[in-house]
Amino acid sequence: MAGGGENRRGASDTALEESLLLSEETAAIRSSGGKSETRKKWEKTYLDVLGVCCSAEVALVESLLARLDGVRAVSVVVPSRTVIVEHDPAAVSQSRIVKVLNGAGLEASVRAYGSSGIISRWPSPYIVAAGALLLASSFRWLFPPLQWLALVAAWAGAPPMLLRGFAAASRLSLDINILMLIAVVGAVALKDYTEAGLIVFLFTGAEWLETLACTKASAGMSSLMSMIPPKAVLAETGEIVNVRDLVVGDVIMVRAGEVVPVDGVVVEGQSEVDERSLTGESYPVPKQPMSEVWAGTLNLDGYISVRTSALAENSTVAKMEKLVEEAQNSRSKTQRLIDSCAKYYTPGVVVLGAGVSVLPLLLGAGDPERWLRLGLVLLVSACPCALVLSTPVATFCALLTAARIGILIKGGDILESLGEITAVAFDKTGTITRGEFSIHAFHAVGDKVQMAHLLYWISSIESKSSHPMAAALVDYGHSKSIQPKPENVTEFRILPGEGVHGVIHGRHVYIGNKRALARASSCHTAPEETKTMVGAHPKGGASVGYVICDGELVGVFSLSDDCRTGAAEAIQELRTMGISSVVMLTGDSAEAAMHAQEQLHAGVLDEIHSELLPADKVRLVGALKAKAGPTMMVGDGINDAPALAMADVGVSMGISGSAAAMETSHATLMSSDILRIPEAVRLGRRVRRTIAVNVVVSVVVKAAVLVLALAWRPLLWAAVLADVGTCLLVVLNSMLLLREGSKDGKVEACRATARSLEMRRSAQAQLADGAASSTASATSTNIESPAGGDCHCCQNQTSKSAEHLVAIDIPADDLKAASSRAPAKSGFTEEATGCDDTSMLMATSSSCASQGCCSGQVRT
Ligand SMILES: Nc1ncnc2c1ncn2[C@@H]1O[C@H](COP(=O)(O)OP(=O)(O)OP(=O)(O)O)[C@@H](O)[C@H]1O
Ligand SMILES: [Mg+2]
Ligand SMILES: [Zn+2]
Repeated sequence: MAGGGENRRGASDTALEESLLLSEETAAIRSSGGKSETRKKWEKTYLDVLGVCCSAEVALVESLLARLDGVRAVSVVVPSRTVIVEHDPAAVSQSRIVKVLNGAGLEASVRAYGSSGIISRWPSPYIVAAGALLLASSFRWLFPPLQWLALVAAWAGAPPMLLRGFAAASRLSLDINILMLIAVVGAVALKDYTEAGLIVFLFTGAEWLETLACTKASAGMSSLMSMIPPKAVLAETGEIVNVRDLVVGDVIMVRAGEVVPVDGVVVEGQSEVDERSLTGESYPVPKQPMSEVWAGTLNLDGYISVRTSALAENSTVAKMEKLVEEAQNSRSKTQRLIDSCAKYYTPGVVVLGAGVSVLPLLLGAGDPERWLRLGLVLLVSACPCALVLSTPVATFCALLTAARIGILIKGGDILESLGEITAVAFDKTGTITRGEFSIHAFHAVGDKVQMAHLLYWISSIESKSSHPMAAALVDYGHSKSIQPKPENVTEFRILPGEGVHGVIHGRHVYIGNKRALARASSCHTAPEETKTMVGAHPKGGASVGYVICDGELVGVFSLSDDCRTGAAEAIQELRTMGISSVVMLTGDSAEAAMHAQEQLHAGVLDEIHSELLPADKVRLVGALKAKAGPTMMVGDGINDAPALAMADVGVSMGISGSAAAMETSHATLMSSDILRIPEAVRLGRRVRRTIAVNVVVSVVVKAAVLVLALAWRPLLWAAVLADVGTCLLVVLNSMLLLREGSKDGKVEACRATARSLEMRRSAQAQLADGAASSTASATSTNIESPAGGDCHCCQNQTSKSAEHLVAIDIPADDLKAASSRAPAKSGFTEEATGCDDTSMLMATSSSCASQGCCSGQVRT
């Protein structure tokens, strides 16, 4: 077996093995060849458990499974009736788990790999029998003995309730099944057999309907969970292996139509990949050698071989799954409140019910039957089922919708906070702008250092940095045939808000902005000569960088990047949604910040703060919170991480953004589509509305039944119907959240264009990248976008010589004035103007019209 295969057994590569050991047990299994090692191998089993209705059953499921040896963790997702068990299959098998759950009447079954969940679409025989018998008994006016059939109906439908009730009672807990059973017994005692049958039928029937309604939610969840194929094919040997047994560095093959099984980098071949499962956007993304691919994405055409860059359980999609699971288990503020109320409500009403039916009997008050009925109605109404479900089902559905459109939200709480947002702060580089810099000028200062040396130092040091500017500088080096040697760099340090430092061949080199210049050299302002060197670029708004070697300024360069497609529309949309302040916080220069604002004139920012250190961003987010209320911060860099944590909702951009930002943020945009930001806020608002409606409905209906019972007649069946009916209503109302929000046609058209442009741009950049690194002779490193923007049909980012406002904090009025002076152009018309521009960006030969950007067609 060749290299990759040996690695996989891991015996030879101890360093690799060590790093893997850190990350989980599977490494242990691999190093042992999967045999002799006695360490446990945890596996996750997904079960459909139809009997999970209220949160009352959650505790039951947990206590049943916790008793089993070899079960490490249990999580119950009520809305989709899913139980996720992490267990050691050697100690406790799947079938044993199922048996234990079914012993308590929970109707559990293992979800088949890749199945859409919930299996039984048909009502159980118990329900059918109860229904049929009840129907037959309604003919008792023809033949009176038929009334006994109602009693038989109650008897026939009760077994599942009995099992569950018994399981709950044996844990000394009171659940809805017990309450309903008491009501049935009461009805029988009152000789009202129809009522008894009706209670059983309504209760079990409604539960079934609820399950049916949950099928959709459940399907959404499992589609998220089972995107990854279980097997992978090693490229060199063609051997089929378990995805779990792959190690970092293995090369696997992915053929057309297959799903990529692990995160990695393409080493060979070309194809287009649909990343919809991660980003929520379905369109082909071109891949060639050096491109990153992610597990769970679909290889549309062409053959690629991929060098894995993460273990299966550490892949982005696995992390995503984990987050979604955790999010479903985390409780939101509203839910905690409701749960704590329900804790007192149920026993309270049960005691009241018992009192109402027994006390009048003891005191000899008139009509004991009426009191008994009233007590039973109270008992049945004691189930706060609908109220308890009102929040988790809504957040569950919303989380799924969010995940589907490429927004990963780390909990129900955050979803609710999203709906409260009144202020938004954007980072500039990599958030509002693309983070793909192009270098306008690069000069050596003085004659001490040769250009080639300078470039070699810079690209070696910068290849250790993940800053967007670093990538541009490394590319620039490549274009001048300079190969970076990061291994020669020592004492590498990131200076937040300033730049980077490294020692190469004994020389201390600083690369960064004027702060770095001031720190590293004796000059506190840039010498005049450098100003003429980097000059004023015709496009304006460039950032200037300095290279300082051993305390002396040796190089100066200028670079800039452009706003993302859709950034202006996103800001505009936030405004129309009533977000009171939208601000920009950037570590970059004031000129660069103004350059971004000029491109954004359709979406005016209230404030622009530039040249900020990470701590300044935190301070400003704090100030915004105090001034404008709940604040959202959107950012991508390490320098944004503290501010993201400080904000009420911190949103990190993209899977390619910095890991620190993703870690500290409360939500992550899987794609770089900034238009998802207003969408997320809208979703948050919808969730809040849905929850409010759910709570009101469940409280009002219960209250109405009680009032009716007190004022008029205590109808048992009406109480049961109200209980299960509201549960159903709450579920159905929440399911509306599974639909994506109503789409604004214009925004969608724009997004469609943005997608195709963005995609071609990155394809082009990657091609240029690949070319530069493989031949080291390409002349262009960055693809300049024509006319400072994109296809004019959906973008109005034409470059213009706008006024230079270089104050650090610019009052909103000035900005608005500035933008109103800029020629106004309607957002996105359907004219074909300027479409030729796009053709420059196209990696493939497809014509502009086929992109649908000018004809207004939306690609889906
Ligand atoms: N690796 C680097 N190489 C060169 N200059 C750098 C590097 N990192 C940072 N700088 C300089 O420091 C400045 C501040 O960087 P910082 O990361 O705080 O903000 P930014 O990424 O430019 O902007 P934003 O905060 O909007 O994302 C940059 O504008 C740049 O001039
Ligand atoms: Mg940034
Ligand atoms: Zn209930």
